Amino acid sequence: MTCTIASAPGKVLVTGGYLVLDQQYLGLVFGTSARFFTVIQNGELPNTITVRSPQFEQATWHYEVQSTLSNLIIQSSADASSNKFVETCLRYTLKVILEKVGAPALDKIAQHGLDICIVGDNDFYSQREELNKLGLSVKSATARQQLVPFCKTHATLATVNKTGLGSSAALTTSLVAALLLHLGALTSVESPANLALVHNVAQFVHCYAQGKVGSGFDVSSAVYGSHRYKRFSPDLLNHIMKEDIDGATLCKVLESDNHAWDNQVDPVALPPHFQMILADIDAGSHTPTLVSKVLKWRKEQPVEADALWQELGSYNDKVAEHFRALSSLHAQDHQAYLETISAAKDLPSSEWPTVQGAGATLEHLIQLVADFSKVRQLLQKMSTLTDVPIEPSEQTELLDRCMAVPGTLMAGVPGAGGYDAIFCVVLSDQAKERVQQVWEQWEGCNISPLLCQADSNGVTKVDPTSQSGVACLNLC
Ligand SMILES: Nc1ncnc2c1ncn2[C@@H]1O[C@H](COP(=O)(O)OP(=O)(O)OP(=O)(O)O)[C@@H](O)[C@H]1O
Ligand SMILES: C[C@@](O)(CCOP(=O)(O)O)CC(=O)O
Repeated sequence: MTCTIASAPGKVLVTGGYLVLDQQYLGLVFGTSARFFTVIQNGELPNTITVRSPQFEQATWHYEVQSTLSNLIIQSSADASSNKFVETCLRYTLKVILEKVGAPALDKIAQHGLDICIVGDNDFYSQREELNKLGLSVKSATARQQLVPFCKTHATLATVNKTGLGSSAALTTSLVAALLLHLGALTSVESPANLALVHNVAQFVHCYAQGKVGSGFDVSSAVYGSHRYKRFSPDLLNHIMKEDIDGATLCKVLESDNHAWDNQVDPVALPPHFQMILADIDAGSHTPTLVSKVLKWRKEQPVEADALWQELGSYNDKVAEHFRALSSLHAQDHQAYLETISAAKDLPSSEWPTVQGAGATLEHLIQLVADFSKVRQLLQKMSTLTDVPIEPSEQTELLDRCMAVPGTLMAGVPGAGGYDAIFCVVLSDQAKERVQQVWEQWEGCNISPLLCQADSNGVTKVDPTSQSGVACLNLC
């Protein structure tokens, strides 16, 4: 039996929300240990692709494929629901495959069809229904640990509550990679050229399905994991987002050697002994509304906006520079680095300046706290000026409370902000537990801790006999 599995991570945009929409500013994005998996096997009906998402209700979709040497028609059946991201993935990735490998690549589909199964880590969805069903508290991290992997959401994809980890980008990237691998357009996703092809196709599909060209940081981190991200020129995709785009033109733009792709990926990781923790907030915000209001204000107040964007951009850069410097300090002298972390992890950051015999590591920790606090002040200013709740006052109170916990370095709202989620960066397991206690006891809003961590790995081909391969095959 031929079976292909590809996997891609979720994302947390730590700095660069809104600014990263401009090529001039960089985003700092971390991949997560929470991942999507796409499993492709032979199907049962010739010329038919069946896609299933077993965690959801009404989540089986059928597509009939008609291919000629030069064209490919994908017809979706009248299923109980449709799935724009899946359908767009199939339509355009198969067009690229037909162009690159030729019709024989599609013989597999002609003979047996394809059976595709998609699963996403529990952290992509709020899981409130399953936790309630099991009589477990949504506020406790230990309760979430009791959920079986890829558990049922008791919802449809239209009604499920998502946690902001970028399910559509991780799904798109894992499905694009799995199709390219399964149908012979790629044999691995390790080389820069192969990653670039997966990236370019996934960006196109994601933008097309979304109906607009966004910054693409979410697809970029699903492909490359944690990095500093500079977006691609939107014009690259704007002119090919047409339903009847021909395969040759599409392939020419999306090829890995097309130098018009001007996105930049500069890998970065959390410095050693830093841990990122995340929580889902029950309230939720509609990101497209936040973005359109902020951009409208920026157009109306260009001078004030540019000054704010530049100042915020410079503090965002400083945060990334501290991360890099701290990782180098660890590489140079891990003993001195560890001693500083040990001294800092039991004190609130406000007391770090009192630590005796301070070296470069402590200087960077103190400055990181100061510079990230400036980032938050500027986001609060952006909230006031635009009248958009990017870091709403309720979140400010909660984040300040997290910052008071000994060993906490950063507490902020990821991405577009609002009432969706928060993240903290801490220096020890004890700090993590104490922050989670603050969340559990918080009365302002319902906070549900996620289990995933920052993880720098991007898209991967998964061995079906590995632990995660077997876990998804059991479900599919
Ligand atoms: N497990 C899944 N199986 C199939 N499709 C999925 C799955 N999870 C997400 N999707 C697709 O992604 C869409 C959600 O995309 P949308 O852009 O609304 O969310 P998002 O911005 O990625 O959300 P979040 O960042 O909160 O995860 C769904 O409607 C569906 O098309
Ligand atoms: C506001 C924005 O810069 C980030 C949105 O991030 P998130 O989906 O809230 O994690 C939009 C974008 O970059 O596409």
